[in-house]
Amino acid sequence: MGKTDPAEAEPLIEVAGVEKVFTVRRKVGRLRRARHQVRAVDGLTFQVPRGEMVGYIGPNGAGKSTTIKMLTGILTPSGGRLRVAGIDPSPSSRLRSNRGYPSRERTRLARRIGVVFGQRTTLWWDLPLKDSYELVRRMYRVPAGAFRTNLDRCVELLDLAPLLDVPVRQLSLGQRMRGDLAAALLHDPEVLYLDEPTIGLDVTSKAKVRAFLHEVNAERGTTVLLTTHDLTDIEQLCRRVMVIDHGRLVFDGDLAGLRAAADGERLLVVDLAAELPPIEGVPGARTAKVDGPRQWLAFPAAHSAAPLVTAVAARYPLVDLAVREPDVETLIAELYAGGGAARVAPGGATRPAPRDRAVICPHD
Ligand SMILES: Nc1ncnc2c1ncn2[C@@H]1O[C@H](COP(=O)(O)OP(=O)(O)OP(=O)(O)O)[C@@H](O)[C@H]1O
Repeated sequence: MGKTDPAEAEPLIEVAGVEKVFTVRRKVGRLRRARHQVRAVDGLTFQVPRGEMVGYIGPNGAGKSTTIKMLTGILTPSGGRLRVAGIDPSPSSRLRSNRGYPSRERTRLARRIGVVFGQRTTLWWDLPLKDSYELVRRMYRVPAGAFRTNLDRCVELLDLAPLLDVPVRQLSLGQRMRGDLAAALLHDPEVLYLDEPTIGLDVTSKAKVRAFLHEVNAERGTTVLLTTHDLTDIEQLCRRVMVIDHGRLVFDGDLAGLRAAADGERLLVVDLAAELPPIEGVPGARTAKVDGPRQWLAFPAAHSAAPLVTAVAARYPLVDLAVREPDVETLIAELYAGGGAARVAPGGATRPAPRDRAVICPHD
């Protein structure tokens, strides 16, 4: 598949005023149960152009997985309009096959999307990895030539050759995730939904997964919607980040804009050659913590760490360093604490503010 110029393309994913309400039964008193409604997604509107890689972040229970499940057709929205590659992922029951099989629309959509849920596998537990891929080939009716090319590329980029004969249940979490990523791409989908693809992975596995996603997006022009709690995923992969909270979009822009809106801090962690008094005289930074030869310097999240590193290295015996991002929950708490003027939401519609706040779109 050739790379498409995102500028020329119409939105591949369109979400307009989408809602999802779950009805749950909760215990009231000792014996009674009452129906209760959970508004998981609440008037969500956004568009993703073809070829874009977008981070989709928010605190636990914000509505991220529910959004992805609606975009894949696993869940039907309670209201609003969804289109993926021009297809409604959840056509009305009138269009579904009366024998319970997916409608032709859903089959058509399944051929154009790939999904990876970090906490679950789509691979066959007892089969060697390569047999799972063969089953995927048959399910999606991938032509032999395309299958070979896609598999060879995934095996190369994800370092899968030593794992192809290993049953999935014997794979480590990181190996299984690489296996799942390959399985999701064998039928050459235009859109890839990733729900926490780096969760629980060690640093090396995370780096492999990120490098692979970067390559797939650049090489094939695959559109990627990525949910994660790891801001480094966003920093390394996505030029755009959408923040959802209580089912509503509260930010849509780049990571620098999010940091600026949140008005929070990042940490430069430095390992010195010896235990020294707190670092002083580094403009724009304050020493937040000292533990032996390791010191933590807090600096405004929207600023670059480079001048700090230069200033520290010029005056102190620097051995190692790392930049720590705040976690998603902290960033969003800071986003609320930081204030912000009412803006117009993506798509042009003025929307009510979540918890008295409006969508912050730095690029509007
Ligand atoms: N099948 C369901 N039935 C009832 N409530 C549900 C169901 N699925 C999700 N919810 C509720 O909807 C809200 C959004 O859940 P969702 O799983 O989409 O959040 P999330 O942003 O993906 O969270 P996390 O980061 O923890 O995975 C939560 O309050 C959750 O409890």
